[in-house]
Amino acid sequence: MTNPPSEPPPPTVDEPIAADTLPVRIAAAEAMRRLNHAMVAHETDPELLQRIAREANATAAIVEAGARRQRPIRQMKTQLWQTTPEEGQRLAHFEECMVSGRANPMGIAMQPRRQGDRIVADVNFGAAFEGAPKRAHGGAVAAVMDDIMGYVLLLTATPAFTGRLSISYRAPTPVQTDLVASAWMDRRDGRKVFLVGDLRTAEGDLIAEADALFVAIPRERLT
Ligand SMILES: CCCCCCCC(=O)SCCNC(=O)CCNC(=O)[C@H](O)C(C)(C)COP(=O)(O)OP(=O)(O)OC[C@H]1O[C@@H](n2cnc3c(N)ncnc32)[C@H](O)[C@@H]1OP(=O)(O)O
Repeated sequence: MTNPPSEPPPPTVDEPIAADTLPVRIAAAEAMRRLNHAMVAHETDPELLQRIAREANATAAIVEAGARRQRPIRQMKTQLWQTTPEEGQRLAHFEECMVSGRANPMGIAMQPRRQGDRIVADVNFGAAFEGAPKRAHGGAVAAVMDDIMGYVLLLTATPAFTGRLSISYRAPTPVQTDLVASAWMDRRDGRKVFLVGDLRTAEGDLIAEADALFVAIPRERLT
């Protein structure tokens, strides 16, 4: 007995998002994030929820039939560390990042920029990031602080991974509210890079403080 011929594996695309498709990927991701937060924040008829499930599953099946995408490591190994961000420049280490990527359909979509020797970011936790009632989930706050600290490394072209991250939650983090995250380098000791940061309301009131140890990695070890 012979086995039936198996389906050929789908091809894999190992390229960053092409510049000409980035705007539509961002637009689709924005629309999906809006829907995600709307579903959590609003009453919805069961019929509409059934329609959402049907249409989302049908759309997912079409998307899944396309070539698989794989994030290319060479972009992180090389391009990311080659130029120092300019003052005020909007930053994105990759557009599908779950914290700061505009093209991630379930991300936080934080918007970081350089401000002197700091990174500053506008962040607004949508309804789907709620943990305790009316408060953003503490893990989402930690993710924001981890990611914004990563951007500080771009200022000194230092590839590094988070070794330790500590968060002090000083006040509730409101959802659906414009907030400001900041991070900067405290000191460096060989490969150990010590970073600090905070999350504040738009009025400047402290919400959370963060400190972290990032361990610098030679580029050839980035895998
Ligand atoms: C622009 C980019 C944005 C990126 C933002 C997002 C950042 C992330 O989320 S990164 C992902 C999360 N982190 C990870 O996946 C890291 C996982 N861990 C690892 O890969 C390794 O353990 C790693 C790289 C941290 C350290 O490994 P290694 O290179 O072998 O370090 P090693 O030689 O053991 O230690 C070097 C020094 O750092 C210290 N160290 C290493 N790891 C830690 C740790 N986890 N905690 C405290 N200290 C540590 C060691 O004690 C040593 O100190 P000393 O020189 O004084 O003896």
